[in-house]
Amino acid sequence: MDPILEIKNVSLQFGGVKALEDVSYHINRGEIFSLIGPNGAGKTSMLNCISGLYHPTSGSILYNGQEIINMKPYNRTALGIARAFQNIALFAHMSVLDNLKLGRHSLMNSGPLSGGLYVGKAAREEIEHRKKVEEVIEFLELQDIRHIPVGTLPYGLQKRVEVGRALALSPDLILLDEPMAGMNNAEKDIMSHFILEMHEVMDITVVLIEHDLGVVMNLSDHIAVLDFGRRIGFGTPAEIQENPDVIKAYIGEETVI
Ligand SMILES: Nc1ncnc2c1ncn2[C@@H]1O[C@H](COP(=O)(O)OP(=O)(O)OP(=O)(O)O)[C@@H](O)[C@H]1O
Repeated sequence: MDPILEIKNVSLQFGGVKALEDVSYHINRGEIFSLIGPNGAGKTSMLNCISGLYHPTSGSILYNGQEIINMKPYNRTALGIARAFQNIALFAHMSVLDNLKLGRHSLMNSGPLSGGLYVGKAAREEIEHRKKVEEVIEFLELQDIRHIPVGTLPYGLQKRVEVGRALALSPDLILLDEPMAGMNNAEKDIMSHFILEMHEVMDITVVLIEHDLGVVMNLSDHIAVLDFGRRIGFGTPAEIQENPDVIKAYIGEETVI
């Protein structure tokens, strides 16, 4: 076991709502890990705690053994944690290329002023920046749409660019919040292929929130199941499929696991 992320007894409360209650699990380096659970179970809240948008009421989050619970989101990005959002967080009027370049902005050290003063350093950074963005464009097969405004693209492609924005940050750990929501089966197959490639070719650890349990069972090495903010299952897809608490939680949704 080589955990990249350890979630220890994390709780999160909004007034009277316990979004997360004493949740613990770990994610191994290089695996595809899924977080599943019925609507309102606390999945997005958990990703928000990992990326730093929410601050847990109690508990601990270790990334490569380092406590990150009090760290600002941009510092977590610099450590190698990137996030693609459920509701696409792109600039609709800007091109695919510009959105990906902007995605990397937080990693740039030389701002506009230093860019003017230290041409060499800024120029080197710009070259590195472009190289990474071109790599992502090639990897996600976005070449033909690189100059098209994101807002005019079909939804499935916008989701792919949203994943690309996170990938452009060169993460070690990528958090994907429902990257296949609203997609047809063919589009889901394409996204599944990219997720597998991220894991196999780029060696990125993937955390996936996904409602399509077929996709989850096919892709995941391990799964954690949340229900009403509590962890009710944690294990391999085969273990999760046989977990009576998980089956019970999903019967309410008329879903066959
Ligand atoms: N910012 C917030 N303020 C108040 N309550 C919140 C906030 N964010 C989440 N919650 C509550 O926390 C609980 C868990 O919500 P969360 O969005 O994490 O669930 P989820 O499993 O991602 O759901 P879904 O599958 O529908 O996206 C819900 O009761 C939700 O209303």
